This record gives sequence, C-alpha cells and structure tokens, in this order.
Amino acid sequence: MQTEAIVVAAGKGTRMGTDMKKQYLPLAGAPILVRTLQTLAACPSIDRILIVAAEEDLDYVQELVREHRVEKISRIVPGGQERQDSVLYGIKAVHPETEYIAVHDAARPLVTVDEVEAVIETAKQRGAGTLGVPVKDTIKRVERGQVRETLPREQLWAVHTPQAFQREVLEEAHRRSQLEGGFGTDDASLVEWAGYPVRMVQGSYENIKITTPEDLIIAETLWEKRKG
Ligand SMILES: Nc1ccn([C@@H]2O[C@H](COP(=O)(O)OP(=O)(O)OP(=O)(O)O)[C@@H](O)[C@H]2O)c(=O)n1
Ligand SMILES: C[C@](O)(CO)[C@H](O)COP(=O)(O)O
Repeated sequence: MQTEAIVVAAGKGTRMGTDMKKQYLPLAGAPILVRTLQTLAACPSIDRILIVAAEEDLDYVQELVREHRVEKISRIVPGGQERQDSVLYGIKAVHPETEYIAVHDAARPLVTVDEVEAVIETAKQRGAGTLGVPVKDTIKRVERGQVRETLPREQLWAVHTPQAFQREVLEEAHRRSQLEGGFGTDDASLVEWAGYPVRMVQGSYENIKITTPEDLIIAETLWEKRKG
C-alpha cells in the first residue's frame, strides 16, 4: 500500500506580510518548508513526497531540498491560484502506484510523526481522515457586526492537516468539485461534499498553521520547548 504526501507550498503568504513568502522564513534556523518536509520524510508510512510550489519558486525549492538533503522527494510541480487548485495539480502528478494520499500544508511545520501516522492509518482503515482539535473558544456566527447565533461548541472542531485519503476518493472529490464548481478551504470538505465519510483524528493544539506574524513567535517557542 503506497502512500504519497502532497505538500502544498504555493501560497503567497499575504497575511504574514513579509517580503519573503512565509514558507521560506526560518524556523529555528531552517526554512519552514524544510522543517515540514523533514518530519514527513521521517514517517515510516510515507513512501514519497510531492511538493507543490509557485512556478517562480520551483528552482529555489529544488535547491532547498538539495541543500538540506531532504529525503523521499519525488516531484516538485507548479501550484495554482487557490489552495484547492494546488492540491489538484499535486493529485494529477502523484506516482501511478500511489494508493493513499496525505495532503499537508507547508505552513504547518509543527506536526509530529505520530500525528501523521495516525491520520494515514485512519485513511487505510476508513477511507478518509483529518487531524483536528476541539475548539476552545465560544464560536458565534456574525453578519455585518451583528451576532446571529452561538454555535454548540461540543460539536465544533478546528481542522488541521495532514488529511489523508484513499486515492480514488480524493481524486473523485476534486474531479467533481472542478466540474460542479465546488469550493473548499480544505480537502476533507470536498470529500464530505462528494458524499464520503471523513473520520476526525484528534491532534495537538501545537500543530498551528503559520498564518500571521505572532504564529511564527509561537512556533519558535514550541520548537525550542521540544528540543528540551
Ligand atoms: N494557491 C495556494 C494557496 C495556498 N497554498 C498552500 O496552502 C497552505 C495553507 O494556505 P495558507 O496558510 O492560507 O497560505 P497562503 O495562501 O500562502 O496565505 P495567505 O492566505 O495569507 O496568502 C500553505 O502551505 C500554502 O502555501 C498553496 O499551495 N497554493
Ligand atoms: C487546510 C487548512 O489548513 C485546514 O485548517 C485550512 O483550511 C487552510 O485554509 P487557508 O485559508 O488556506 O489558510
């Protein structure tokens, strides 16, 4: 059962507001993308890693992989306008023998090997799984500044990556989304929309997505704490 990881790294990092795209900023001395790739490469269940990067960054990413001796990299392919497009281009480029695909954000470098392994195992057992954590805040739905409702927190989870799927399930969800105009900020939502069940795997609150400048400070602190 071969598993390929698709690492999406083709975003612009607009909310970070730095000149350098956030996936290339250093986290404890190495680029965030490299930190993410190193963890995935250490996962026994992952056979290959495909990187999706912006067209203009393809040579730079190739150089990063070489310089940091990242293992298991199969291909580096250009991404698209939205995250969903980048994942689709990745799916189209996976190795023909791939049976399971784990999609992961380059911007989540704090994921652990155990978390990745747990999600892939879930995909193998149940077809589709995502990491996530129960929300800690009370969540309200707001329209034009007016609170409309307070959602039942016991049912709400914040969703992380990786998200892992049987290859055919992910392919069908993306194909149908493209044909019927479906849009999702994650892959699990496309798979749900296509009618497949998705299992939630509880992960860690540390698996943050580096999105705004304070996330980088938090990530540095967590990284240092792990080093002991
Ligand atoms: N067209 C896109 C958009 C996003 N991503 C990737 O998807 C992950 C999650 O996206 P996000 O954190 O929102 O990154 P950006 O889109 O870069 O951020 P922003 O919305 O602030 O521009 C990131 O690893 C990002 O590089 C991608 O591969 N292709
Ligand atoms: C996939 C994701 O990281 C799950 O939380 C998230 O949906 C990405 O969203 P973004 O708008 O691209 O940051």
